[in-house]
Amino acid sequence: MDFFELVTSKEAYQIIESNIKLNKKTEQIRVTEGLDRVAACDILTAEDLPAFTKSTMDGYAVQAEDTFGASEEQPQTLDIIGEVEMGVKPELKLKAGQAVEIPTGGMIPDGADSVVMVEKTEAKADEVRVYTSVSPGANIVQKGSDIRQGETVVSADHRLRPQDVGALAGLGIAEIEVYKKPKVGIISTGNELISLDDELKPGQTRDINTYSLASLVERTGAIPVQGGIIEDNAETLKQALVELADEVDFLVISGGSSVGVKDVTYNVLEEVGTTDVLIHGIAIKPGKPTLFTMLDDLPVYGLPGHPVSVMVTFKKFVAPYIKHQMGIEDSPSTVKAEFEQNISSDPGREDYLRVTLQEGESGLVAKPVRGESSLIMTMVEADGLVKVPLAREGLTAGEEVKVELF
Ligand SMILES: Nc1nc2c(c(=O)[nH]1)N[C@H]1C(S)=C(S)[C@@H](COP(=O)(O)OP(=O)(O)OC[C@H]3O[C@@H](n4cnc5c(N)ncnc54)[C@H](O)[C@@H]3O)O[C@H]1N2
Ligand code: MOO
Repeated sequence: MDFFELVTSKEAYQIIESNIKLNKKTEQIRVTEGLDRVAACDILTAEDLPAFTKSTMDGYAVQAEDTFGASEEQPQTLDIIGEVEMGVKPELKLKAGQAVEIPTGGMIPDGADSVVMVEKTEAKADEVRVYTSVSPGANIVQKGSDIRQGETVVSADHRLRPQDVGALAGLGIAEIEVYKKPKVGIISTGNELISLDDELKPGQTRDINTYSLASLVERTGAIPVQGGIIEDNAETLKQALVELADEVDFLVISGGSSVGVKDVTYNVLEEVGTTDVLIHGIAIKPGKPTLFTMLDDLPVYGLPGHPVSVMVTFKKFVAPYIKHQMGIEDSPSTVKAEFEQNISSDPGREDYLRVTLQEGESGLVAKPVRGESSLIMTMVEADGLVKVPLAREGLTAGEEVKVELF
């Protein structure tokens, strides 16, 4: 007899997707906080970059025509009429036969159309000999040649990288509109659980899941909100859940999702949820006793308490939707590897194997880490997960697998 009504992971995704409302909230933030945030709209520049035409070399600003025919043997001599200072608009106006000393990044004075590198010149008092011919525009970067006023710096839905933050800041765009980070409530249930700083008594277990889940939430880019440890009591859990529900966009309960007498999560979700319990078991290993319901617009998950199961189910069934609300596609980084040994798995359940990766003779080799889903060290030792699909009864030594890296 099975107390669960197992759905496949594919069915679970369909159920979750058809119930979670995509509601990407936005907020204005300082560009300095923008790394890894996703632009909620196209961001346009009101300035040109560079904001003025500048020299890309140390040398002399000249009129190119004055240098035509100049060579090592036959230099052209020009009058130095002054010097450009960095960060200052030159008030000089250059005429034919004249040159102005200019540093890299200096503003090109009116009348000049090119720069001769200092190495190709020789200055004596207020004259400079030019030993090369330059064409108009040589060693100059034009105003707006990086980006012009009114153009798009980054498009909507783009996740900001360091270069994007630099470009926006360089254009004086101090405030940007991005998708808001969802808040994810985390409740750990279990009479046996104690907090990190409590003294461990016989029979008690230190809380792991609050901390691994909060770290996973941060990894997705969202904000963890800790609901603490709640005893295995329906009333207490209900109260904690309802309190937290008001301030979060997702709610995750760890533990109590199975069918023991003290496993109250199902009953609480059934009572509190505004839909039925929509998922009551998924055909995966680890993670079978996974629960899902909605409380109005709030997705509420009951994840299995074993420390491996809670992490795997979070990564598979919670993280992608949190990312979605932030405009981020869930694309875990993966590598291909050769599976090291034959391994069997239950048909009818999708299996997530923890594996280590080692450099082999012809590429990476994935080796399974043996051990139950109750053992957190199997995750600590592992480098990633390998999926054994529902229809397969195992993997064979030498076959190519895709490893989802942690
Ligand atoms: N008769 C059955 N028993 C179990 C089944 C089943 O199908 N039939 N499924 C097993 C599977 S698979 C899993 S996974 C667990 C999930 O159980 P619960 O979600 O009810 O989790 P708990 O019973 O609360 O805890 C299980 C285990 O994990 C420890 N735990 C829980 N929370 C934490 C935490 N925050 N930090 C560290 N460790 C935690 C807890 O102490 C237990 O040892 O059910 C199986 N049973
Ligand atoms: O889901 Mo249990 O996670 O198979 O250990």
